[in-house]
Amino acid sequence: MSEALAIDVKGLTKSFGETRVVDDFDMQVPKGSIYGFLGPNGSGKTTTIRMMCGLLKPDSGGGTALGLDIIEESRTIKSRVGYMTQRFSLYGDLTVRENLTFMARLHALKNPKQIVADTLEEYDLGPRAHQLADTLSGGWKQRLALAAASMHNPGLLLLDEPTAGVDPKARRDFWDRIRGLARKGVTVLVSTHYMDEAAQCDYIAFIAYGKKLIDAPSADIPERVGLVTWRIEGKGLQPIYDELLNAEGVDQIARFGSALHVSGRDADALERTVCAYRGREGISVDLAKTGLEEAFIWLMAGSQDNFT
Ligand SMILES: Nc1ncnc2c1ncn2[C@@H]1O[C@H](COP(=O)(O)OP(=O)(O)OP(=O)(O)O)[C@@H](O)[C@H]1O
Repeated sequence: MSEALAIDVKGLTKSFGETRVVDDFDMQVPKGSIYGFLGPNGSGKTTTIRMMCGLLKPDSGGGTALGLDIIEESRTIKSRVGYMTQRFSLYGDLTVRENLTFMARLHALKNPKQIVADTLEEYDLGPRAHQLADTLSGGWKQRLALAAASMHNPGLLLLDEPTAGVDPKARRDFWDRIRGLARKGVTVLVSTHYMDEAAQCDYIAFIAYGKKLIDAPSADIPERVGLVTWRIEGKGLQPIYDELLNAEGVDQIARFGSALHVSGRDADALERTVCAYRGREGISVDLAKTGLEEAFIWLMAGSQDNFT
């Protein structure tokens, strides 16, 4: 196994009852990277991540996480994983300090008092140390959850839709901290449905029904999907939208404020179709860069067509 890999697994397979939820899954995750997992609900993202980190035993396949065997050495891996679930999983009727002290004891940290003090300072939680966790705002709850998940210096951090329901500033602060942890060598695995979270990831794996459809640096995803996108902007776009729905070369239309992003794989046919609207009063038609959002709408629609 390469020293540079935090996770190196092959052939992971898992069924629950008769249903195969993860099928022959290979993955390599570079150390210190932020890796996003996207895909439809129930497509096996959480199950895959849990297997890769020794939290769940695969039916077949195997590999290493942090250089340790995910089956034979799962206990040791678990002690080096920080897990932040979508639901606030700390104790609402304990204070911020009590929650951190509890986690420090759970991880049997040496010198817990000092570590709690350091964590309160690092996460700017000092002024709220005596506040009950339940009374914190959403953003502060997320910050406390991240502090609790990372106070034992995990090598791997698992985040499940970490900023769902959190305001934009708190999201930005949160992701600044995550990037700081990654710079220190922590490998971060994020399961998400949110495009702004996906855009923060260095790499993205798109999973549909237990199979990996795409696994690439996030900047390369739009190109990999092979869509060309045009932007049509102006007032009164609804009739144009309706006409484009079944027009030649158009595979997908997405609304972005007062614009339509019209995408397709046949670049020439699409250009002929959209350029017919050039010159209409108040309407502009320009070639645009296909973004992550269009790429995922496309992947999501394709995976549902193929698997449902
Ligand atoms: N312990 C379990 N026992 C039985 N079925 C399970 C168990 N864990 C997960 N499943 C099922 O496996 C499938 C995949 O679940 P998983 O949570 O891995 O998907 P996901 O992609 O993370 O979904 P979501 O985006 O909704 O969080 C789902 O159909 C789920 O109901």
